[in-house]
Amino acid sequence: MAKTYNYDVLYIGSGHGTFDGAIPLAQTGKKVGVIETDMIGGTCPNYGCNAKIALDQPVVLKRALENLSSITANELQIDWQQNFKNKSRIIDPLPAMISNLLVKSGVEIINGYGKFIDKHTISVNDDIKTAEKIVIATGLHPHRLAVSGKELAHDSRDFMSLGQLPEKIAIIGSGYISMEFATIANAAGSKVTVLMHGNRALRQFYSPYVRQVINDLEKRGVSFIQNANVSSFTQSGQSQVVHYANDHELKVDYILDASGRVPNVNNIGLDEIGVKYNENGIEVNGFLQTTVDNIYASGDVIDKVQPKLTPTAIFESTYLFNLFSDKISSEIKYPVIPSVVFTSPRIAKAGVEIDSKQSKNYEIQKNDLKDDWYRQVANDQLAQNALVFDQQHHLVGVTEISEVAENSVNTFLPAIEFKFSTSEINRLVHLFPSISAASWGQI
Ligand SMILES: Cc1cc2nc3c(=O)[nH]c(=O)nc-3n(C[C@H](O)[C@H](O)[C@H](O)COP(=O)(O)OP(=O)(O)OC[C@H]3O[C@@H](n4cnc5c(N)ncnc54)[C@H](O)[C@@H]3O)c2cc1C
Ligand SMILES: NC(=O)c1ccc[n+]([C@@H]2O[C@H](COP(=O)([O-])OP(=O)(O)OC[C@H]3O[C@@H](n4cnc5c(N)ncnc54)[C@H](O)[C@@H]3O)[C@@H](O)[C@H]2O)c1
Repeated sequence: MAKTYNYDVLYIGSGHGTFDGAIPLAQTGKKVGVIETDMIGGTCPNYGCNAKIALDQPVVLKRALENLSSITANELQIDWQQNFKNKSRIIDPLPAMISNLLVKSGVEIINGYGKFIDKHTISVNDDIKTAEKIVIATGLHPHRLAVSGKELAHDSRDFMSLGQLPEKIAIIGSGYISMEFATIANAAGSKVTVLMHGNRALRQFYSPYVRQVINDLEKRGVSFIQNANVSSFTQSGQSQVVHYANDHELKVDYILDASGRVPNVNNIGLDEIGVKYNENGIEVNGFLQTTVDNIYASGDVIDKVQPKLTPTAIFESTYLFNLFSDKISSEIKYPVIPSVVFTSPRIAKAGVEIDSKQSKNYEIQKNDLKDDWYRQVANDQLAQNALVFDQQHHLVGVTEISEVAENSVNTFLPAIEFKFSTSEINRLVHLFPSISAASWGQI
């Protein structure tokens, strides 16, 4: 007789790596459980994408007004307390909203920390839960610099809980979080210093565009210290001191450690049951199956080449839903996954990169978008893109720097993913005037 379990599928973690798939799966009648030790919905809604973009909104407005300063009056000031309250108004209801969606679909939420006992059994606090299949979707946690005084530093989640904006902020690292938070804090009136690990910020993006973002932030008063080699943090009265580069000191009111994020693979019993992982995450095959056959992984916790972003996590959890409900039986085939850094201007990209090996034999078309009449309406000061075409003139990649780069790049995704021909592109009619019409005018 077949063994019976509490659940058909049990997920550890409740972020996008889980809920986008767990909801439709439960709706098919499967018995689904979700274990969560912290906030329902995980990083993105609560202390990642959504929370950050809410805090960023007045920065967008400030830049838009600045670009039109010749026809508007007065500089826009950001009231941080109100900005924080507005973010809370939008974000605080999300865990209840997502819980409601889960429960209404028939998912059972189990609050607590999940740890494997064997390949079908998880302990949650003092309880035991069994499942035929288990999905590990535990995400990442902030990396903390291993220096003396490290407890004086904060992470991005702490920053987004600040009701008062510190006057002087030191940000360690120059990746996504550093550059986005430097943009927001600078626009809201903080004196920001970015302490770089090497000499390249935002390694994931086209360096001439990154250089322009840095130049712009420098003009606005953000300082960048290359090869900072941070050695310790100390307390000095009400302030903290960052010690770096052989005896240099920087006195600030807040230290944000943005030195990366690491997979949540420890203390969940993976070694005991034989699930293999490494410093980049859990090893999976083309079915997102781990080295133990009934255990899968989804979202940021996977060791993968795709960017660890929300759209990737959604695609994976949806793939697992389709696999578990027998709608598909093939390996996961990732689509083009776009990415964007929400600086001001933004840098967004999708598909083949301009400076990649793959683009060597391709045609690269660089456009100065400022010259486009529609972009002149907003008077964007930094607006350029680079389109990559293959030998058949299919668009295979795009990178853009502009205030609206995320929307512009989104509009190109169907052409890249489905390899639209020139005649197919010519059949498309866009709303006019609109940014997407302006973007497609370049092809
Ligand atoms: C500051 C910041 C800004 C970001 N901005 C963007 C953006 O603009 N766009 C974008 O696409 N991506 C962004 N990201 C990345 C995005 O948030 C992640 O890619 C996404 O949340 C991954 O979802 P996930 O489900 O894999 O992991 P998570 O959302 O991190 O969910 C994992 C969950 O597992 C829980 N958990 C861990 N261990 C256990 C355990 N043992 N038992 C029970 N529960 C456990 C955690 O509490 C967490 O809730 C941002 C990230 C950060 C930190
Ligand atoms: N817009 C978005 O989509 C967005 C925004 C924020 C975060 N995220 C996601 O979250 C992840 C984490 O973001 P992040 O900014 O923490 O990581 P990151 O990998 O983008 O940047 C980490 C930075 O820390 C530096 N660093 C590494 N080791 C260091 C050390 N020992 N000392 C000093 N600096 C060091 C790196 O050089 C790099 O500049 C991203 O990779 C991305 O997946 C996405």
